[in-house]
Amino acid sequence: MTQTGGRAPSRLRDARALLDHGELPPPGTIDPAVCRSWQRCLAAGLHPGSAPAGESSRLGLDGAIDRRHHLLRRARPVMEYLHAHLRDSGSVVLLADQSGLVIDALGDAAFLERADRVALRPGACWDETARGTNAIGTALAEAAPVSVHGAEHFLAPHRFLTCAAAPLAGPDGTLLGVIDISGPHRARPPHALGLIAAAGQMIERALFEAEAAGAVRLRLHPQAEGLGTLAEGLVALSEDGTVIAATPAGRTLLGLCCGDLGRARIEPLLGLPAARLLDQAQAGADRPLTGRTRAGRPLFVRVDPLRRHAVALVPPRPAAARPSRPAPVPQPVASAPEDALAALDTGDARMRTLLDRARRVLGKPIPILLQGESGVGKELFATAIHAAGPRRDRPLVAVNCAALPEPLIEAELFGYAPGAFTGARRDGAPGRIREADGGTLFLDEIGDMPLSLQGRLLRVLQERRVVPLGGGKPVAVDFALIAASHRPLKAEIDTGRFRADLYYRLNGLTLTLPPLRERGDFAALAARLLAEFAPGNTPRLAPGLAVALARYRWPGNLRQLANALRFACAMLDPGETEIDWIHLPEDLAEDLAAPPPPPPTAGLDPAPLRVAMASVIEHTLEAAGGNLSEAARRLGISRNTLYRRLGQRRPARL
Ligand SMILES: Nc1ncnc2c1ncn2[C@@H]1O[C@H](COP(=O)(O)OP(=O)(O)OP(=O)(O)O)[C@@H](O)[C@H]1O
Repeated sequence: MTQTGGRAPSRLRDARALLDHGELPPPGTIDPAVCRSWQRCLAAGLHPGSAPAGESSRLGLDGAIDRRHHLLRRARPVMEYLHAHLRDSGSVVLLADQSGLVIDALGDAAFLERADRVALRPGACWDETARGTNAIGTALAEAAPVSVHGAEHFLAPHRFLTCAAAPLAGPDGTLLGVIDISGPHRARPPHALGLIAAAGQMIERALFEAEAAGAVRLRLHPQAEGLGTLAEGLVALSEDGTVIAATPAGRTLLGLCCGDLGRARIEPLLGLPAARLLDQAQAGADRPLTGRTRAGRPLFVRVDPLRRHAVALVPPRPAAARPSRPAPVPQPVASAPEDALAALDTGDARMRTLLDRARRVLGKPIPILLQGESGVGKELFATAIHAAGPRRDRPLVAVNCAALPEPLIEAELFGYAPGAFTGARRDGAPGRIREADGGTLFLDEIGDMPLSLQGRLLRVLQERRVVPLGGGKPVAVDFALIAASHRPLKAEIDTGRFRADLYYRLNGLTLTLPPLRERGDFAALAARLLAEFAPGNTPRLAPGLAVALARYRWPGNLRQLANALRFACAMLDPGETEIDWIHLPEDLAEDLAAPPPPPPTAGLDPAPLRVAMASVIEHTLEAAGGNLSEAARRLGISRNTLYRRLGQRRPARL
């Protein structure tokens, strides 16, 4: 990390004079990172008087937004938080991709206008070769947080700016982009570099939390007290103890480089057996373990309890009784890349993990429980599991337990003997469970099954025999079982609405499908649906609308998205190829136009940034000798804002 603030302005003036003649200042005159950047700029043939370049086309910007949709989603709440706190300093908060192309901006309207004149806005590329030394481009080139102030900018038109930026790496170590604060150099927010570095860490943690949700996750720090703070390193392990993902802090603590991810084993890095870490994850124990780095330094480790959907690591034993009649022998599934499950992979990391887990139990007697909000695609997922498995040529029998009137469920599921009840068919009915023999039984909305029937279903699942209503001999059945519910069944047990023994019979592998707002593949999903609804002449989303849709909370999930896009396709005039606001269902357009909920959004803990902000204010106040007006001036915020931050009421007179 570099800090340029302490260097005398006269030294910088002298250094600039040399630069104007194509020469570099002597070492130690200016910040080393800035000096290296000037050197790169000169080597690239730039001159301080050169005109800035690097504008992207609308199409290029849309493509970058699509590609970095996942990053945008995780970065937005942090950007909004930074913006809310720096509002009075006249700064803009920018997000750029790994090429330096700005893909999102939030800022003070007056400064945005000024910033626009130097292309500090989405669609402009700020890599060093296009715009000389600047925080975005230099942070990318240095792969470290940097601040670039006033005349440290290489090109003359940028010298009115002060900027700080931090690079953002994904959990697999890939450089994804940069977060930046830029403003007029006279209102330089102190500690901007520390703030932006903390903001960058928050985004990297949010990316990690989202992408490594199903893995065994470790939190590391050299001191036990450091666990749970922004300074801890995060590491994800596969079931065999391989390090598959890590935040930059996690990699540093373990002494790994990006290329080691997916290869390095945790045991020699931490001096702790992988099995012990996995046990700890399954037991949900909170006590930190003490490991040792390869260099022999102690490292405290807290293992996150495994999420429910990660139970596949230790699948329970299959159902006890074997069918008395030989079942059609399930064939091993060729793990063809293009199976029915692969069709559901549109690029979301969490979905990919779930699909992979589902694939591993295909053909095995392990019941699958699908959980997730309404409309996330549980039924579609169940259909794909069946179609990808060895029973694909046998029936898939779906029963919606919420849609059947209670008195009929029993007959529908278990069948009935001839004349079992008034209105019954003369020759009886086999029931849905027997219809699924040899294939897959899909019990949708199982959480809505009346308690009185849950015991009977449990018996069938244990014994794999059905006794029809009204008597008759038990009939052996063999089926793969998939159940689904939007109700969290674990919680339903606590409220007494669901039998615990049935739950444990159903959840051999629980897969919790993510809500649409948490998926990172919005653009791909939307494109796929549009292609489905308008094959041949597939429309695209207008760029502004695409961004608004991607940020929407989608309470109805994929069902709502599919309906909205189907409607929009129908609203297009012949020959029209772009879907815009006017094509949307009215209620959705109204929702989209409503102001966003206040940041930060769910899943992201703003506490570390709040602490960083409080510490910045505290230091500035101290440096200003307790003078609030002076502190506000130095912070580049209004006195009112400072009072708000301090939680004080404004005195009658200053
Ligand atoms: N991967 C997908 N790609 C495209 N469309 C999808 C996808 N998943 C779901 N959908 C759309 O969302 C609709 C709802 O999906 P589905 O019925 O599988 O959800 P669900 O989670 O079972 O909902 P509920 O809990 O309300 O029963 C589908 O009809 C389909 O239009």
